Amino acid sequence: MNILDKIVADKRKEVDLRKSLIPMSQLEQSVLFDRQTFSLANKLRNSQTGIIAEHKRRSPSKSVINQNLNVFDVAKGYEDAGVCGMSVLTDGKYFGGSLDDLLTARASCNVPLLRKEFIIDEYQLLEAKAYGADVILLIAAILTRNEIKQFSEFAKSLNLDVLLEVHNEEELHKSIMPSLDMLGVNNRNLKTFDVSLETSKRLSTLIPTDFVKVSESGISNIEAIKELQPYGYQGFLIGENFMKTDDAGESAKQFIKSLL
Ligand SMILES: O=C(O)c1ccccc1NCC(=O)[C@H](O)[C@H](O)COP(=O)(O)O
Repeated sequence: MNILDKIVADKRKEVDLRKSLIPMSQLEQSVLFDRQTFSLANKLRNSQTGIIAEHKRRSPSKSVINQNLNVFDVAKGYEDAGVCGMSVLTDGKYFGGSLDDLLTARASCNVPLLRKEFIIDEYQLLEAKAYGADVILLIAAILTRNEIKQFSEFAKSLNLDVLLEVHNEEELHKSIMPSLDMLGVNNRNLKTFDVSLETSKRLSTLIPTDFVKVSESGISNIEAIKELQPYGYQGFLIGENFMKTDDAGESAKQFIKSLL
C-alpha cells in the first residue's frame, strides 16, 4: 500500500469516529457557520504575488519541519506579510495538525483560510465551515469524478471556495467541472514524494482559463515563481520554505517584498 492509500484508509476510520462523536447538526450550530467567507480565488485574481502560505509542522516526506512555532503567531505573521491566503493542515497523524489549528488561525487573522485535508466525506466540509475555513481542498488522486462533483457542489452551497488538486493529465481530465474555483497542480507526487516544477508547466496549457491556476509544493525561491508566472499561475502554495525558519511570517514578508 502506498502512503496516500494508507493516509486515506486511516482518514476513513478517523472520520467515522468523528461523525459518531459530533453530529452534523452540532457543527451547523457553530457560531462560525453563518459568517461571511472570504474568497481566495478573488484575492489571487487581483494579486501581483499570489502567495498562499502554509502552516505545516511535519510531513510524510520530510518528517519534522518545525514543532516550535505557534499557529496564532504564524497566522498573524502571514497576514502582516501580505499573503493572499493561509493553508492550515488539519491532519493529525501525518502532519501534526488539527481542527484547533484552523480555529486558532481564524481567531488570529482575516485572510482566506484553506482547510488542507484529505477530504473523503461531506462531513469534513461541515467541519471546515464550523472551524472557520473559507476554502477546501479536493485531491483528484483520492476521489472519483462523482465525488468531486458532489463535494464541490456541497462546498459551494456552504459558500466555500474549492481548490481542486491534480498531479497528472488523467486526474485533470476527470476533474474539470464548473463547481471548482481554482485548479492546483501539485509538483509533489504524493505516492513517491518526487518534486518537479515541470509538472506545473506541463499541465498549465490543459487548464481552462476560467479557473485560477495554483502551483503547489517544492517552491523555495523567487526564481521558481518567476519561472511559473508566464505559464499563467496566479497562486503559489508554499509550506516548508517558510515553516523551516524561526519566524515563518517574517520569512513570508521578505519573500513577498522581493517579488514586488
Ligand atoms: O508534504 C508532503 O510530504 C505530503 C505527503 C503526502 C501528501 C501530501 C503532502 N503535502 C501536502 C502539500 O500539498 C504541501 O504541504 C503543500 O503543497 C506545501 O508544500 P511545500 O511547500 O513543499 O512544503
